[in-house]
Amino acid sequence: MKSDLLEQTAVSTAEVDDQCISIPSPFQMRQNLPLDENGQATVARARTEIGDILQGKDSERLLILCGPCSIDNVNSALVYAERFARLAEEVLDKALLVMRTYFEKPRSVVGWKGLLYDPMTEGERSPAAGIALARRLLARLTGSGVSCATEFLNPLLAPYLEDCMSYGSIGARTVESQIHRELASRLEMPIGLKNGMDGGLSSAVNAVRSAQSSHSFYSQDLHGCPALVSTQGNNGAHVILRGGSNGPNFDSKSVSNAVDAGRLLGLSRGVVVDCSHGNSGKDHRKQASVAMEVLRQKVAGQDGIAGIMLESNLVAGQQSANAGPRVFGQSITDACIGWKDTECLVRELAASL
Ligand SMILES: O=C[C@H](O)[C@H](O)COP(=O)(O)O
Ligand SMILES: C=C(OP(=O)(O)O)C(=O)O
Repeated sequence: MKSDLLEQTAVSTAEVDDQCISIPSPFQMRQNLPLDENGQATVARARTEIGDILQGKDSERLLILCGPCSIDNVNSALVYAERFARLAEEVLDKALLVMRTYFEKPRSVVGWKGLLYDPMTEGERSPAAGIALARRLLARLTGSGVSCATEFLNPLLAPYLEDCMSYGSIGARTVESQIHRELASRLEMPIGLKNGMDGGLSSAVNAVRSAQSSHSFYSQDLHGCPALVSTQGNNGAHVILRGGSNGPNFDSKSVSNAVDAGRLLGLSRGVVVDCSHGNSGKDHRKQASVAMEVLRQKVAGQDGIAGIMLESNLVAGQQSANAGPRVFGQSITDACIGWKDTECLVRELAASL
């Protein structure tokens, strides 16, 4: 019995060794690709400003999390960011624009898992190159004043990018995971916790409660060594309504239920509405009407709404990642609204506030 076990262990260790590629630690990556002073200031300022919106200290402005479903091409992300920065400046008094820079994608089954895994979209062969590319892009964006948001999916990857992010989310597929709730409680930025895949509110509310709490949990330090981490809890944890298999949840009753649940947890403006995903039935053309309905509720007096999320890219729609030459600036994951429509929508939202 004992020798069998040893034999099996020896075999599996050999397999693991064959299948492992060492990558630099988060500490090394941060040292090699640091944020400059402007970048650090952008991150810090946006974290505070988002926190002020969530706590109701800034009751004037709407948080707008807007950008590609996923970053698959850094050049198109740079072009997008340039336009985004101009728009953000234009609507500054009415809205705080934070760019979606999503480098990991949770898949319903399988598919491209994001730039961190497969930076050239040609197979998962050089993941560390993806991390370095993402950091380079984030250093450029934050250095030029664009604040960034992402979904934190693999907890081991968070330390590679979290210092560049002003806002984070935990997605519908992982919001019930204790490991992700612990991560959310550690992260030093506002974190939106999405409702689960069925569209029910309770998974998000339970996740907010957990993320607000202190935890001790097993993780790694910045050098990649196993570590027991202690957290104080995240007071910027809040709900993102994204709809689900039971239908959308951006109607006034669903929003007010979420606002009330948030208030019981001490959040005065604790709700962000994702206008895409389950709230648009993944039809990008519906995002604008979802956003306008949320705005209507806000203008009618629903002051618990902190913000909205939009999936937007240079070119509207979606294309396959593997079907020949690609359209520059069009999503290879979920369909997005195009830049012209994004600009019109954000201007319209700002004008109505
Ligand atoms: O936001 C992106 C997608 O909705 C998510 O990654 C799931 O995509 P999939 O259902 O195509 O795998
Ligand atoms: C995957 C995402 O969202 P959700 O978790 O709501 O599906 C996303 O926002 O990219």
